[in-house]
Amino acid sequence: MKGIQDYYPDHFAHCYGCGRLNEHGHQIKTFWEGEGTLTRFVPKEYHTAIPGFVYGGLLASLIDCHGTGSAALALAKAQGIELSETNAPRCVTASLQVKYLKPTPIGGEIVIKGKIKEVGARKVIVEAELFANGVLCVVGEVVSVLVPDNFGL
Ligand SMILES: CCCCCCCCCCCCCCCC(=O)SCCNC(=O)CCNC(=O)[C@H](O)C(C)(C)COP(=O)(O)OP(=O)(O)OC[C@H]1O[C@@H](n2cnc3c(N)ncnc32)[C@H](O)[C@@H]1OP(=O)(O)O
Repeated sequence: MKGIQDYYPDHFAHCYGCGRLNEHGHQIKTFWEGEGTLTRFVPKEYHTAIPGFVYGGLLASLIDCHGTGSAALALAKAQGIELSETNAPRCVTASLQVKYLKPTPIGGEIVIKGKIKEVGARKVIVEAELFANGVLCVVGEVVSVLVPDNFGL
């Protein structure tokens, strides 16, 4: 099954967290699940913070790209865009907030669930909950903005 990231235009598909064309990156995939969004990821042993637990920077990165992916899904839905080939809207992160509630164990699948809190013409706010073995370990909020034509200039 394709994630929203499979529909990004090629020149927007190199992100370390979610770019399908970045062979060194995490290549996460984000989908609708009911009214919410879903991303799954299995950390490797080398993603260690304290032995046995996942590095927090990786968890922030997963929430970041889950947020931009969820934002793209929400914008596509709000704007009536039928996803095909590489026509997905592309967002960048304006703000990322992360709270680590519990250490996140390595050794299983991480599930990130997203809730679309606000959708505007360009800005989307997504709340994220990150679970390991069914236990809520991290929560976050991502403000994403549709990439402006003059991005980085
Ligand atoms: C030919 C090939 C060329 C390719 C070339 C492009 C490549 C594109 C690749 C993308 C790849 C993605 C990668 C994935 C995720 C990352 O990792 S992205 C990397 C980290 N993020 C960044 O580098 C973003 C840096 N920041 C920026 O570029 C600009 O500040 C932004 C975020 C685009 C916003 O600038 P802007 O479009 O001028 O926004 P602006 O109109 O002022 O505000 C729009 C709305 O956002 C809100 N907002 C703006 N900033 C913030 C903020 N920091 N906090 C909260 N709200 C904010 C505003 O209040 C406003 O809200 P509303 O009034 O609509 O309610």
